[in-house]
Amino acid sequence: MGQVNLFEKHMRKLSLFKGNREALYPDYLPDSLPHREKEIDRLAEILVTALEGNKPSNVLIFGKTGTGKTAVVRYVGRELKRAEKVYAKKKIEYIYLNCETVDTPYSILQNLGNYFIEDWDEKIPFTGWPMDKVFSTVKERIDEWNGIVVLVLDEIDKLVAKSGDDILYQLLLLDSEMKNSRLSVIGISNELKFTDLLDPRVKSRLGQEKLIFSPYNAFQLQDILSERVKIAVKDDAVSDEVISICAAIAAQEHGDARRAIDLLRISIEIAEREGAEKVTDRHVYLAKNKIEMDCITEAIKTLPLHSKIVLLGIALNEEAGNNTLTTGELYHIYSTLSKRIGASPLTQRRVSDLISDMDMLGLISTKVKSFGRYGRTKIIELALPVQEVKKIIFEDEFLAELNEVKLASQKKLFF
Ligand SMILES: Nc1ncnc2c1ncn2[C@@H]1O[C@H](COP(=O)(O)OP(=O)(O)OP(=O)(O)O)[C@@H](O)[C@H]1O
Repeated sequence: MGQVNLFEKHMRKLSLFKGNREALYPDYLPDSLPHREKEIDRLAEILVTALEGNKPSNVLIFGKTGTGKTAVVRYVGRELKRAEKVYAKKKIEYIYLNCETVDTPYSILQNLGNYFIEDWDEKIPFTGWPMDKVFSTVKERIDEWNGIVVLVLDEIDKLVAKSGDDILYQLLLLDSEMKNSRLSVIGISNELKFTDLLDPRVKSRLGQEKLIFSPYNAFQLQDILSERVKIAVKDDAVSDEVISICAAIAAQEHGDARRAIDLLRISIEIAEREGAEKVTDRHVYLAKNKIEMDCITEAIKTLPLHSKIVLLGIALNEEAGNNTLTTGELYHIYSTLSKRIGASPLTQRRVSDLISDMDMLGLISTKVKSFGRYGRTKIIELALPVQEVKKIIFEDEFLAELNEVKLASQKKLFF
């Protein structure tokens, strides 16, 4: 027998994807966006002004996550740049910034300005300049360039929540103070209500045009998935039935196209790993489970320390084989564990809040159960298997020393 290479067992026996696996990743921008024709057309109608050499109206786009806001804006931007070559009376720059990463007034202006500064020595540094110097440099450079700038601020609500609306006011001012160039802003937000946080003048000037994207229904998601499947997956590997299950699941969960696409891709990957020739509904349910588990794992990792201690208390109780746990007992376990790592325990009331928060996040479930004349008590259970939960909790260096702690059936802690 020849020596088996480490990678051989991991090699896919059968790939269900055609060459273009990227078509099932969220960043892929397809050539058409089914069920967003109206929104695309409306945005093009607004932005055509840029081709005529004038400033388009500012636009605010609202819609829940995965409703195609970013995809539509990127799509229209791509088309605008194509049209620029043929029709534009002035130069056009279409700039996309995501305010989740570019999240301060300084960095917005710095990123914007540096598009118009070619010489590396003259670029605006990441930090250090006074704001008025950044503002005047950006204004000067864009004005010298002499064209129309369309600035997309994705997740603009996060920017405003973090830094207020001053930067939006500055961008509007920048536009009004330039002589040769113009600047339009397209803001994208998941939150309809974020404009309540804006100064009325900023609000009315920024929201000259508003577009609202509604969630997709199951039929629309089917069309979106079918298009992607044609590009990315081998013929017959994914049936219409599988597509409709993925679409139905994602439609139930807020009509999110990203969720539908992820679900389908993970189903295909699971089928591939099994060596299956086709994706079946079983693969879709396994994928659904995997995504839910991954979400829970991620949520546990990012919990504050004291919530993790409470969660560990619940895990130890389950591990000891106890099938009930009252909030009072849990508080006792929690306090002991906290003291053990040198943290002062929170009040019982705060801990009750932490338990409710974790219940809401779906990390635990709490049920009130009646025990006849013994009264009622709360049963607290984990959403993931105990060992999984413990593994994630002990990744936290502050809690690693509790690794050996066990709970006896009488809910007494043993170290
Ligand atoms: N109509 C559509 N046709 C094809 N793909 C789509 C369509 N709508 C959305 N998608 C795809 O779904 C994924 C999510 O879409 P997108 O990022 O545009 O959503 P979003 O509304 O900007 O969400 P978020 O607010 O979370 O950023 C992307 O991969 C996108 O290409």
